[in-house]
Amino acid sequence: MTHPTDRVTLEDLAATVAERAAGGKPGEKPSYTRTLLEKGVVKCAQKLGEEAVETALAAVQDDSKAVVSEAADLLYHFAVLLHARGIALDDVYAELARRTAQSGLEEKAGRTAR
Ligand SMILES: N=c1c2ncn([C@@H]3O[C@H](COP(=O)(O)OP(=O)(O)OP(=O)(O)O)[C@@H](O)[C@H]3O)c2ncn1[C@@H]1O[C@H](COP(=O)(O)O)[C@@H](O)[C@H]1O
Repeated sequence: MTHPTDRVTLEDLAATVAERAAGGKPGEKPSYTRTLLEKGVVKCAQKLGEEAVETALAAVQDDSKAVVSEAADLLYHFAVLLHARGIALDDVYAELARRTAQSGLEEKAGRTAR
């Protein structure tokens, strides 16, 4: 897969994760992504949670460089977890699109009613 190295999108990450999940060449050392996926959804979820906490901590420590770095880790682990659960990015985008029809407060109220 090729993509410009100066801008990697969630779609690029999802494609890379899918590519790594499909495996490398025979005899090649398994990639970090594949190793993580082989550990299962619980491990992928744990990594996502860790990166979310690290991003939040960097934010309250007023360290913008660290926030950017942790946010990149977070987005990567988000892509891994979606893959582990077999969820397409488009499903998340469709949910976000559905919410554009209502305010954030309406969405929150609807969530407790569901
Ligand atoms: N964007 C990322 C990315 N962000 C973070 N990470 C990895 O996520 C891990 C972050 O977790 P930690 O900081 O807790 O580090 P750690 O203690 O080594 O992690 P664990 O041993 O607990 O898993 C590190 O190993 C990072 O290298 C990433 N690994 C891969 N990618 C992308 O995925 C592509 C494929 O990577 P491979 O699977 O390594 O080929 C790369 O080219 C990148 O584009």
